[in-house]
Amino acid sequence: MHSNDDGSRTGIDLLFEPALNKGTAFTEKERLKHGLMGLLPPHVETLEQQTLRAYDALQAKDTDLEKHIYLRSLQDTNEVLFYNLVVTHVQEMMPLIYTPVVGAACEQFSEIYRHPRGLFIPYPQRDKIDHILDNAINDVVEAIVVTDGERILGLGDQGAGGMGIPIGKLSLYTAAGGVDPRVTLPIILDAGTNNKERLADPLYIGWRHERIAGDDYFEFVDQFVQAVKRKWPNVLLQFEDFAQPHAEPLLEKYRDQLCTYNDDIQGTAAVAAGTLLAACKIMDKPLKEHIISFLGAGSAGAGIAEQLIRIMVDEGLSDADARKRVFMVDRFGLLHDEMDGLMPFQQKLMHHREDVASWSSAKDGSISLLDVMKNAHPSILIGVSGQGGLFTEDIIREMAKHTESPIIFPLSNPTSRAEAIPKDLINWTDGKALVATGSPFDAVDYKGETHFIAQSNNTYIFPGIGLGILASGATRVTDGMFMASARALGELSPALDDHHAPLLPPVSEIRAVSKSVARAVAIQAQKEGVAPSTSVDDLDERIENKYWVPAYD
Ligand SMILES: O=C([O-])CC(=O)C(=O)O
Ligand SMILES: [Mg+2]
Repeated sequence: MHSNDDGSRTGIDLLFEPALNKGTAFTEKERLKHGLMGLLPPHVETLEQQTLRAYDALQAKDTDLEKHIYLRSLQDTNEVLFYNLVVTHVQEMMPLIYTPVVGAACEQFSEIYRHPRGLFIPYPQRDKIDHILDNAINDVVEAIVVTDGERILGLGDQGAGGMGIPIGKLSLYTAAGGVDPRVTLPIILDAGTNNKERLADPLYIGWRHERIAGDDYFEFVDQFVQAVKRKWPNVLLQFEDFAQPHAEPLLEKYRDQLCTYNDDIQGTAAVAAGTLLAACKIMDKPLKEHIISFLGAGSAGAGIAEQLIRIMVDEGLSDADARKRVFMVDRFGLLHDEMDGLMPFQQKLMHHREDVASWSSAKDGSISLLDVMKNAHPSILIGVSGQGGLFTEDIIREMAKHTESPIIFPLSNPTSRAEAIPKDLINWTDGKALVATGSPFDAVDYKGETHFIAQSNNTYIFPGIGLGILASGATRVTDGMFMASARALGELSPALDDHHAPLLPPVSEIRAVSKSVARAVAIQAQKEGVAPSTSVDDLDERIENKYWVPAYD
């Protein structure tokens, strides 16, 4: 390796170190000092000039996937330049590094693979996890996002290709949450895949084996978590895109053991709650007066439902009365107590079959979302089914018959999995619907009025959660911290001042939003005693000091 006496990289090795590389921005002096003479073209450039070139190069790509590949390569070459490009054009870049394009990138991860990033931990190497963690490029790691690739967005099992998600999420920790990229670490726990296409793909980069299951699976995850605790006892560990049967039990098992959360359960819940709180305020109708229906009763749906129930209880309802106002529908229909196979977290949200006995239902006794619309008259409909197109015209028209302003959130990702497209929802409800989606959609013009579509995606929450935790030194992630993040987000809704504005601030303001969320999260962490207490001024200063901006040292 080319290095100085102090061990720091020099020469060509420095140019291949994305965290340190400045490319053409190395000054004459630096070029001399670090052995770079002749390795770079002579003209010394500024970060702004480099960013212009990178932006032009990006525009020359024909497809979004090619743009994604270009951005990922830039990230693996020069992180400061990558982040400067992303934050300069955040609205344009986010869909390329995150949903929806990251979905395609995960599906084709093996085909588009270029450089290693983060850590791959395959099941056969489960006894060497300590050693693998020692190989992480950075000694100091403060935030990890881990997936096992089993439920990538609404795209199902992508095996090791799921690695695209931790990389994308952590890019937003930095681009939105200002977390120094050098303390972040994406990890894939490769427990195999049951995706036949991937297993049959000669280019598949993962462990070619069907998924391990049951105790073996939970032991594998435990070996990983314990190794993480040994190596980085104070790290923030975010679980992402685990399948429903694992997500909830893992969260319950580890939430009191280390600083950890599940973004699909808790982050999704917080962003949905924050968006709904804004909608309720605008309508001047508290959440407790709404009837809420869900399509999708997995961990994300249940996470949102529980969060909304907590809010209704805060507003004065009893827990039992709040639960009566929530209707969870999955592919077998409304969850009720005569259904088999409900998981414990679903049982808490089911209705009594006899309470809905008078409702029309199919021959097999199942109660559809349409039946729920006809009988319960929900004013809120949330889609977390992971399947495109399930909010059909008849369902939506039925909903609109019984409520003045239907609030409809097709939250599944990527775009192809959205339960409905905003344009249809606005049309079918004669322009009455208040719509927010999980992936980005353009505004809809209907009868001369523009309806802005908020992107109610957990990206408004998790970067701020990360920043708030790291800046405050929180050691646990509590439900209260997510509630605080939701309320902080709801307060930032531009629609509070102008009813025609979108429910959430534009993505272009994501950095300021993340700071506000971080502040609320940190204050709540202190209140609950999971972070050392300081004055709010001190906290603000810590958040500012912690906030990394792309610039060369
Ligand atoms: O990644 C996103 O866009 C939101 C999310 O967590 C998911 O859909 O799993
Ligand atoms: Mg997710």
